[in-house]
Amino acid sequence: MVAASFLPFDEAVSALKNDNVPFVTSETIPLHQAAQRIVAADIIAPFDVPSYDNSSMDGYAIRYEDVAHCQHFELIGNAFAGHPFNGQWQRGSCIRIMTGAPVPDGFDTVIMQEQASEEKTEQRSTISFTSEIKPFQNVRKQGEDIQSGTALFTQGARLKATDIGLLASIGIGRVRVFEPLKVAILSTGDELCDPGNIKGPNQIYDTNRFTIRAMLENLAFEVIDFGIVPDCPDLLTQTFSNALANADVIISSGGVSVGEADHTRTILNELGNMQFWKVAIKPGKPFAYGHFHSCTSDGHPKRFFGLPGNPVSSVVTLHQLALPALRKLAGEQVEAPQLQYLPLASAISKKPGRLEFVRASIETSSSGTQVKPLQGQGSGILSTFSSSCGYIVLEADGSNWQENDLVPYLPFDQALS
Ligand SMILES: Nc1nc2c(c(=O)[nH]1)N[C@H]1C(S)=C(S)[C@@H](COP(=O)(O)OP(=O)(O)OC[C@H]3O[C@@H](n4cnc5c(N)ncnc54)[C@H](O)[C@@H]3O)O[C@H]1N2
Ligand code: MOO
Repeated sequence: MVAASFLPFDEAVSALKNDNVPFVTSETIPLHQAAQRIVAADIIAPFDVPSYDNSSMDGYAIRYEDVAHCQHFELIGNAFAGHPFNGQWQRGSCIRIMTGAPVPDGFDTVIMQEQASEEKTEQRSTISFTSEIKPFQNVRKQGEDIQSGTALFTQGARLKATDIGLLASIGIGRVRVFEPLKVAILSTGDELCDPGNIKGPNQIYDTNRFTIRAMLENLAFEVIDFGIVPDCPDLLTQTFSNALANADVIISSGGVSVGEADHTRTILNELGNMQFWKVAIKPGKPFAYGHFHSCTSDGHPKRFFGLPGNPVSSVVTLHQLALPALRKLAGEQVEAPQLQYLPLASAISKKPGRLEFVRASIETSSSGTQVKPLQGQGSGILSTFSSSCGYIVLEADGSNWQENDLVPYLPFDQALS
């Protein structure tokens, strides 16, 4: 059994969700800088896209009603993308048309040129068609992509790369988005050395700050890096105070457990209040969350997320606990993650008590798709993250799962990409 002082994972998630409201104000930025940013005001399509019927093939535009009466269509003009045909036409006329060109008024069907043959005399050209013609084929209808008045994005949506193109298609050059949340990061520990330097015999390289920074920057947070802070209470207090002067949130890693050099929680209790400490998950149980006395300009207490020092524990707690809260602070409407249910590729067991996040890969064979727990699940083994693509999520109370049992699987998202 897990000690009563451990918060169940779901309760920690709800507490973080309920406690965090958007902190940030909005700004208007050029469209090309808006990928991964959060929309601050609904975006409504001002017109249809496409805004006129146009051809999806290089070929010939006709009127479908003429097909029943006409074997040879008279070629009377051309329509190019950007250069419509505006001439007169009559029954049996056809227009040479290029992909993207407006389908002339009155015309409704396009035949690709590979299904057409041309007969030319000095006076005229006629076109006959070699395949069955379906009404309205090869015409991209006005509004088939976006209809005027549609809410394309509502406040709180995160813009993907393809969304940027969609906004371009309605002529938007600047977008109102929330300002990035300012997040200070720091690593604690006398043993840590920054990569790029020669480490001492009893040192290890600081990996956590680099993973944390990359995950935050993948989601367009503004990261302010306060580096490595030794296990010294005065230096930690000074660094936290500097970070609070510059950021809305502090994320530290290390020093949240029960060791004699674990000062982070003591300092949080001096500069603010612990909201909760210790969650019934593996890895990551000593995760800590708190409020500082220092407030944002709107009077919200600045937030503290204390990640455990073990490299995998810091990733899992950032990903599963801190990030949903940070996204909400940044103005995003956050959806609960969608679990998939997949058969296990090999049996797995654990001690009951903590919900476990097991790094896993997907295996597909002739007998189907299975999810495979990877060897090397220790909380210091970062390399399994590189070969995994999601977590198997093992419920707290369970202990044994057999091959082919259906288990919940959570694919990694853009934070871990
Ligand atoms: N007596 C107990 N000891 C521990 C417990 C416990 O319940 N009772 N919990 C263990 C668990 S679980 C975890 S997780 C760790 C978390 O401890 P801390 O958050 O205090 O982290 P540290 O002690 O500072 O470091 C733990 C481990 O991780 C390495 N580390 C720290 N920072 C980094 C970094 N930036 N980059 C790479 N590696 C880092 C550090 O060297 C340690 O090996 O506590 C257990 N102990
Ligand atoms: O919770 Mo610790 O993160 O199991 O290694």
